[in-house]
Amino acid sequence: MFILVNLKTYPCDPVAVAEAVRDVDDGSDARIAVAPQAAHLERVAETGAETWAQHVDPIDHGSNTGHSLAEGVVDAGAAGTLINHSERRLKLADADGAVRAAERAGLETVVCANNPAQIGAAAALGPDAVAVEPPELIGTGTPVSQADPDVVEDAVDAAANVDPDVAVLCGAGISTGDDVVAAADLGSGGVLLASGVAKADDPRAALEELVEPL
Ligand SMILES: O=C[C@H](O)COP(=O)(O)O
Repeated sequence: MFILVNLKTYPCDPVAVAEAVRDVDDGSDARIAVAPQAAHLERVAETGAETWAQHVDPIDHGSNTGHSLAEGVVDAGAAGTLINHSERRLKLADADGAVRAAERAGLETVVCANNPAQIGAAAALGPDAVAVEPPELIGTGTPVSQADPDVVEDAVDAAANVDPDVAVLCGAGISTGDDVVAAADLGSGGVLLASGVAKADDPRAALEELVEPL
């Protein structure tokens, strides 16, 4: 299972979380990566943890003030990027452009979508993976695998209908090892989570608990 920990803009210590991600990843069968704020990418990548950007823009080198260039996040140490997160939504044409920019720079891609109907469109952009996240469950602590398991199963089917090679992650409310196992049982190849680790009193313990049943 791929566990992608998005730190959003939570006031956690990104380097301490990244060190925990690195160590728990080393000691488990799971693949764990961390997506810090852009300003923290370099310090996080220096820990040796697999580091992802939270967003890249559909741009190339040039006159793009305030944008996030895919090559720039690679220079900072990122190996992959989220695209079209529910909190950083893009028009379809811009999501397509962001996937192309990420490919150009050599970044792995996860395109997010709110529901199974959008997952088909996300998968058609040709990313490495898609992630289904019902926005109303984000940050609630109620896992999508429990609140609405059909969302995960339907997303897996929708992606497979477009391209069986596109992996499907699920996210929103995931915070325990049981949640990760439930996601896997529904056909998900990984989970996208944030508050369960970034807002935990002890992020390292939260990560250890996530992978314990795997
Ligand atoms: O990127 C992560 C998702 O938005 C899920 O957030 P959450 O784990 O806090 O529900």
